Amino acid sequence: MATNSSNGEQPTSSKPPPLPSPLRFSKYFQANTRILVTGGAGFIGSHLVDKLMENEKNEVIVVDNFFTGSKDNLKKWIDHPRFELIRHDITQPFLVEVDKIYHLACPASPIFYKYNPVKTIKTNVIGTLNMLGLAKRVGARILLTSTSEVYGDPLTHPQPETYWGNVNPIGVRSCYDEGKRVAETLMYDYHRQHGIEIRIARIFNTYGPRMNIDDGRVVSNFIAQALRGEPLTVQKPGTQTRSFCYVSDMVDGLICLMEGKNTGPINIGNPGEFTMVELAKTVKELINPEVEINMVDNTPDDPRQRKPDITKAKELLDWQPRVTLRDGLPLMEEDFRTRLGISKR
Ligand SMILES: NC(=O)c1ccc[n+]([C@@H]2O[C@H](COP(=O)([O-])OP(=O)(O)OC[C@H]3O[C@@H](n4cnc5c(N)ncnc54)[C@H](O)[C@@H]3O)[C@@H](O)[C@H]2O)c1
Ligand SMILES: O=C(O)[C@H]1O[C@H](OP(=O)(O)OP(=O)(O)OC[C@H]2O[C@@H](n3ccc(=O)[nH]c3=O)[C@H](O)[C@@H]2O)[C@H](O)[C@@H](O)[C@@H]1O
Repeated sequence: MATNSSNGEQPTSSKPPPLPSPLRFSKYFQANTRILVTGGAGFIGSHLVDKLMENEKNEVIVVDNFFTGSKDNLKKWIDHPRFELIRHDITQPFLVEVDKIYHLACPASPIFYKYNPVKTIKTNVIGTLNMLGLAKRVGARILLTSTSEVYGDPLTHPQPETYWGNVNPIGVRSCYDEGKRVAETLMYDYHRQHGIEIRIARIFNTYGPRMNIDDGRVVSNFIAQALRGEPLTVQKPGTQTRSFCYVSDMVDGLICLMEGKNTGPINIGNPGEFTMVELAKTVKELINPEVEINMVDNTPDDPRQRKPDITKAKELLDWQPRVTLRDGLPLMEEDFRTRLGISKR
């Protein structure tokens, strides 16, 4: 399959990363690993926090402006001695002594990122600059959660990391997909110019418990609709495809990337590919066979196909997803039933 770059490897930096505080090397300094998670009150971020908190050597600091995230997602950690939650908007500078930064803050559902596109692009560009500035100042390693949307409406299928994408620079999705492309550029420029240790994950559609019920993304929409007995809204033509990754697999992939030696970008996703009609039929079969499936209008620039090539993740991170869509949907159904107060008949 044709790709735009010869081997996909980007020139990396030979500069040593900036040094953290001299105290970190002191014999009597007993501190834990301090980890900042931006956007940690959101869907993926809160699951990542749960996993990081399992390690007693980790201290986790979350910054979030609660635009799409919620304190509820982190309620079990409030008042825990190794946990701090800070309300902060990352488009403003933020200074803190940390060793690692998982940089997730950004609305991810198309409905929310299109709601205030100027704010979305500021979050991606100024927010990422602020986090890179912090990484440079304190010598932290930083991981960016980029997206498969950097491939736009892909002309290569499945998408390897070497594919440069087919993105509309002035469309209604550009605040997000072009924003993430600039964020990736900034990561590499800080790496080459200042020696910052970077990691870039290109995440493909992820689903699971704690997604906002009215998040607007397809899996949460279909599950909420099926439980409420409303028709499933398949946006036309319905033949467009996505590949859905369960959130626990995603979190494992992100941690493998952060802890490994590879800068990325690396695709993290589940290659199981479904059309939206197939997804609707599966949700109907598993959750509510009575429900109707309605075809409704789509939004502009909707990518027609998307499936990750995860060869790199398998080889370099020894990671691959384990949870199939049929196993993951019932886990999400259970969470949605609890939150909607709809018990199983
Ligand atoms: N879920 C997916 O399928 C998917 C796919 C590709 C990439 N990603 C990326 O993963 C990350 C997390 O996605 P998610 O699905 O958990 O979304 P989410 O909307 O649930 O979480 C995003 C979090 O960032 C916070 N946030 C947004 N703007 C902020 C700002 N300016 N300052 C501080 N906090 C801010 C929100 O309040 C929220 O808690 C995002 O960067 C997204 O682009 C997600
Ligand atoms: O994984 C990614 O890279 C990106 O995926 C998503 O983008 P998208 O795939 O468009 O997500 P959805 O809004 O869930 O839409 C998926 C498909 O379902 C369709 N859809 C959506 C909602 C709905 O009710 N019905 C429906 O058929 C859409 O037309 C689209 O074809 C979000 O932009 C980001 O979370 C993420 O960065």
